[in-house]
Amino acid sequence: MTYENIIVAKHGKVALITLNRPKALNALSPDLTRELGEALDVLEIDPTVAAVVLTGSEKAFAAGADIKVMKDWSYMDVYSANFITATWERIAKFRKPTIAAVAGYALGGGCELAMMCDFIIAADNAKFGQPEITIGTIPGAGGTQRLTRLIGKSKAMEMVLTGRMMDAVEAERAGLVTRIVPADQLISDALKTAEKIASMSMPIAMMAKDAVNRAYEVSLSEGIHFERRLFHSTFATEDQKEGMNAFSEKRPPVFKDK
Ligand SMILES: CC(C)(O)CC(=O)SCCNC(=O)CCNC(=O)[C@H](O)C(C)(C)COP(=O)(O)OP(=O)(O)OC[C@H]1O[C@@H](n2cnc3c(N)ncnc32)[C@H](O)[C@@H]1OP(=O)(O)O
Repeated sequence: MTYENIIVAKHGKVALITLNRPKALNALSPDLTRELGEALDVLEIDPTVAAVVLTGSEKAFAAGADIKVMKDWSYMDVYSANFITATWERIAKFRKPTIAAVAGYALGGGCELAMMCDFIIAADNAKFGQPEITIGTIPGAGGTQRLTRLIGKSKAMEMVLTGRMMDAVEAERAGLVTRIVPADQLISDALKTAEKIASMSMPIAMMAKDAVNRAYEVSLSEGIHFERRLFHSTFATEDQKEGMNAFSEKRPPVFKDK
């Protein structure tokens, strides 16, 4: 499928989605987020895709929701359309592993979109922020919740109340990003990481993702119960047999995603 605001390319079992509105710093217009949702719908059921990398340009991952489009919307416009979570949450609900490869600005909805991915790899020029307060609103796509869980209340509160941006080094120290790489190596590093994940058994990787994500939703005992049930389920797969037999036979496993 072709899209106007995003580019989807396959690299083996990894799909690379590039946000492609460079002149507007990848401002997240309704058309862009609709296309992103449509692409994810296709990729989720594509058995040849095992992981997704989401990226933007070297200057901006995404500078947030499109302010020029939304500035005159009324309460009823945003309420009726359930702006903004409805379409954007699609990536948070995506069942296969996702990596945000962030260079440049990840602001407002851009930061929120990156946080909806499973983890973030940052270029050394990355800048994260929730500047909504500077334009008279607040984060509306999970920023107050996900940022707080990832970096703690003090830092999240300061960023949300002042609109201050965090550079890559601070973001890594705070736990927002998994690691920093030179900007010119961002895509290759993210693809390599995604390919590593894609070399595992896809259903097992999906279960692992599901289990980690559950930690954000339930109590420790419920989470451990959920994890144990999924762990038990892995023994119903051919890939668990293959993985453990391959270990015993001192050979690399050949997973069949079954
Ligand atoms: C999702 C919610 C609900 O949480 C809400 C949001 O996301 S609200 C949006 C939050 N984001 C922001 O407030 C960031 C807005 N952008 C900026 O502050 C600056 O553009 C910058 C600091 C990221 C970069 O500054 P600079 O290098 O000086 O470039 P600009 O000339 O400002 O921008 C270039 C070009 O892009 C357009 N642009 C940038 N961001 C947006 C945006 N969020 N919406 C729409 N358009 C955006 C900017 O207007 C420029 O275009 P032209 O005016 O030159 O055509």
